[in-house]
Amino acid sequence: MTETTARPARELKVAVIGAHGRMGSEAVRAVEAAHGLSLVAAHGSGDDLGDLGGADVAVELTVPAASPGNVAHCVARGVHVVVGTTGWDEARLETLRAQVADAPAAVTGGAVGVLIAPNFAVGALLMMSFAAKAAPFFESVEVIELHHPGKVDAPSGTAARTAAMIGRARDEAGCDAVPDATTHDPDGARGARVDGIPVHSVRLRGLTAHQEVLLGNAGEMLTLRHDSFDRGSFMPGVLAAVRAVADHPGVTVGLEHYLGLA
Ligand SMILES: NC(=O)C1=CN([C@@H]2O[C@H](COP(=O)(O)OP(=O)(O)OC[C@H]3O[C@@H](n4cnc5c(N)ncnc54)[C@H](OP(=O)(O)O)[C@@H]3O)[C@@H](O)[C@H]2O)C=CC1
Ligand SMILES: O=C(O)C1=N[C@H](C(=O)O)C[C@H](O)C1
Repeated sequence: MTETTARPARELKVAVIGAHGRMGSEAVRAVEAAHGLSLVAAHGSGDDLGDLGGADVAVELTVPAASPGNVAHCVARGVHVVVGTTGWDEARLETLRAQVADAPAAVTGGAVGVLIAPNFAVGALLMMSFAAKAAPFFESVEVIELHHPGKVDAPSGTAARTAAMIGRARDEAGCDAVPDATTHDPDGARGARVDGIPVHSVRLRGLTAHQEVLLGNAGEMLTLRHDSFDRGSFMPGVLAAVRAVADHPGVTVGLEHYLGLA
């Protein structure tokens, strides 16, 4: 019998941007502990990103104001990027697609890949997908997102994406607008409207990241709820994205596209 020795693939070199934040520090620990990955840079605010420590892949977990600049820096150097930071509206995505189209070849070979991931938790991805599937079957849909009070953006990226997915599913199915007789709301008590869907943001000490989608018909209600009780819930998704991003050239929105959940 011939004995074969499997040659280990080269370790993937990973930089974390926003490394001292709540998510970034968790991502640093996850990358350090992961088989086949090696942490080559951990950048905080004010650090010069430079050559990102020679990274193949950068994980970007900062703030909406800084994220587009950081991602552009990586793309211009052929470094793949996994982005968890929120605030990626259609205008920002358009600019990013143009930057990626003009980018040099990736340091790993082939074309650069960027993943914009509003949520890395598998349960949240499923909740969003179930909500989009259910939404055309109900007259009313509202999204309630609940987070820790240190969160700087509202509504959450997950809620905005959920509302967009629900809005698209309802448009495609020819649904009417959600019913709402409100004509007087001086304090904005009915929440924000994202793609026609009311979205409500709660900030409460003790919470991490939670979302409910309420779907109503006459005489019935379906509630879909997801809870991230700690940031460890995001790390399997972060690591899966780091390992897969080089195989997905161009800009992808939503980790579900890497996991076969789309
Ligand atoms: N996709 C997902 O599953 C998840 C996404 N998020 C998102 O990730 C982002 C980060 O969240 P969170 O970790 O809680 O936030 P934090 O405020 O804890 O961390 C943000 C970090 O980014 C740093 N920072 C700011 N600007 C820059 C810059 N230009 N370059 C490098 N670092 C910078 C900050 O440093 P300093 O404090 O020195 O300014 C801070 O350490 C948010 O947009 C959040 O919504 C969060 C959880 C899950
Ligand atoms: O800031 C957070 O904490 C989170 N941000 C992301 C969002 O805005 O959707 C993902 C998750 O909800 C946690």
